[in-house]
Amino acid sequence: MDRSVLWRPDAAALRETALARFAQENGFGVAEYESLHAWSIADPAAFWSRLWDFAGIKGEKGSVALHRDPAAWMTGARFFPEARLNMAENLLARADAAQAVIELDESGNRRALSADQLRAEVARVARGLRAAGVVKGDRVAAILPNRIDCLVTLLASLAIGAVWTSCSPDFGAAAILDRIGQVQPKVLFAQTRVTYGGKSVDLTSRIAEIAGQIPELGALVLVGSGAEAMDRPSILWEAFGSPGALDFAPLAFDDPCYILYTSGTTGAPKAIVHRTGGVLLQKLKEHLLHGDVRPGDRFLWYTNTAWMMYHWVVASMGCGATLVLYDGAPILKRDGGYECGPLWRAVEAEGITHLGISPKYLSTLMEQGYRPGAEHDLSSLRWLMSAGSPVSPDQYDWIYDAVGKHPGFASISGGTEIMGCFLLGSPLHPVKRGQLTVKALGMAVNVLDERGAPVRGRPGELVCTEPFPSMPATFWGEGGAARYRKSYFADRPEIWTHGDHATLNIDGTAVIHGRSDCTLNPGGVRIGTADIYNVCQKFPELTDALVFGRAVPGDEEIVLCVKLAEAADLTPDLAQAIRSRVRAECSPRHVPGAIYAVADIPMTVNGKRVEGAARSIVAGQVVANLASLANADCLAEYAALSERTAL
Ligand SMILES: CC(=O)CC(=O)O
Repeated sequence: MDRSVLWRPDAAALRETALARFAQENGFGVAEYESLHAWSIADPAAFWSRLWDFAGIKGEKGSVALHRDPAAWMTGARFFPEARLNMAENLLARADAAQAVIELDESGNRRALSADQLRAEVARVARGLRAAGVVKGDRVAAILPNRIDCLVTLLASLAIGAVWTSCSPDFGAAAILDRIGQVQPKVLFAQTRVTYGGKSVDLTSRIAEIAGQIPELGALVLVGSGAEAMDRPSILWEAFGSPGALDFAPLAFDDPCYILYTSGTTGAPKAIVHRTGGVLLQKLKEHLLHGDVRPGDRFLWYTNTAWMMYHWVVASMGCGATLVLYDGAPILKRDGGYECGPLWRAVEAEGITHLGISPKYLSTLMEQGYRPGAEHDLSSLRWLMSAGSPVSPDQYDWIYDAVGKHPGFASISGGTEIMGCFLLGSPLHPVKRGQLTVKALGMAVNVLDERGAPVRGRPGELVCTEPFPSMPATFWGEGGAARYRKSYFADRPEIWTHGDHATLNIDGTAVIHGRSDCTLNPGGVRIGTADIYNVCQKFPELTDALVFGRAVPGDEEIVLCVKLAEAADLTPDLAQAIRSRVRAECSPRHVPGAIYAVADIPMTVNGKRVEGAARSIVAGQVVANLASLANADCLAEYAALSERTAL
């Protein structure tokens, strides 16, 4: 495996990082990350307590950092049981005085609020929530695009101790009701008209349908216009609440703050309840130490308001960064072609220091031959980051060729369930081609083989063996605690099994190969899907691909479905070229047994490939959670796949 170094931290800059300071304050040199990490998981009470102080958390820490329950090593652990704090207070305390938040959209509009203006907005809406009868622990829901108003609903809810939950406006009514319908919100904030990719969509009837099916709803607040067309009582955003003081409810560390959703293979999406202190501490650690976020930085992560990356980037305010929100498509269709510039224009115009994107976005830029570094002045950019799925080695090369040599790059990996990451970047480490940089501090990450033995340099199951503060409090609803334990601790009691197939390397870097429930098993050898995607990406004839296993007598064959570029054909020569390259760059075991051209690849609403849905439907099984797919219709083609002749 080629792990060539693509970037190294500058020696002087390295000493200025918070991670270097934190290491030194705790007795470790800047080159002793492995020891620092070992300490952080060997003595989690000391590590998280030092982190609380280092991050300057406002609130009462209490005298106990970690209460352990030997009978329930992970699920019974309680961090800071005596603490009192408020997340909104902590995020707003360090908000940039001049420009706390900037909102940009695909039409080129811009709006910015100072810290005082943002606080005033949060105070107004918090007062509105209180007047609507919302008390600590009540749920407040949002179906809003990534604009300042959405941020205000989040901060106002957290300020009064309510639990904030959201769905992106592009979800259908059934998908939204499957999610926020579960948690009975008292107030719903929604926008009735949204614009994406140049198309303006009227959501009035969708919002009315959703509101009508939540019996507990006390108030529907409409952002923008639309109240007149709504066939149920609603209040306009501007009229909600009243100016006044901003008070913060002191909360226990484990009091809930957010509910997020992930869809499993059966039943309704899991409604994951997250802990106030755990989320705050975890995210501040990730931004301060791993992301090197400093006061005055500007952070834009391209996300909708429901993906965990939204909550993640919002927390960068707590390090003094200006939050830059972007509403719209990151790549626009113009004059029969693609306009790839919006996010890079934002970097240049706003002096963005941290930009978050996804591998899918990188693939499109690469396909388009776009070179952001040649088109824009990106000198402000210190860190480019990516999440959502594995970043291929070629994409690492592309970044250091087409974006520039100067930014650090971090492919980060974790999940909605932990509101954080197991693997992160580091301002103290080189960036190596195709590798996630380090195990996150405080996270006892390991990879276990089929025997349950920890392994290095070989793929296995990604686990976490020690408690961490951002473990979910529970799943919402009856039997939630049992469902939570079953989801992550059924395979290994009191060891978190995340469901990722990964390799930890001896140099401390890591690779994620894909979801372990989608791991391929031809001839009994476990293979990650990412390796095959990395090869497919090199073919200009392919715009996307999907890989899954199909049972054949006594074995499993690898099925590769390819989405072809315009004017491309899946010819025997192309199929042969794909197979040869997979054999050469991966192994003979990776070579697909069957290759099909398909019209579309099933994706979640958050843009992740859904291999499991294709695998199930090809096997004649029922596909659960169709509502979580952005393009469930495309599965009809997969249902008939086995009747076609494959190449
Ligand atoms: C950080 C992540 O890994 C986010 C995700 O689950 O998509």
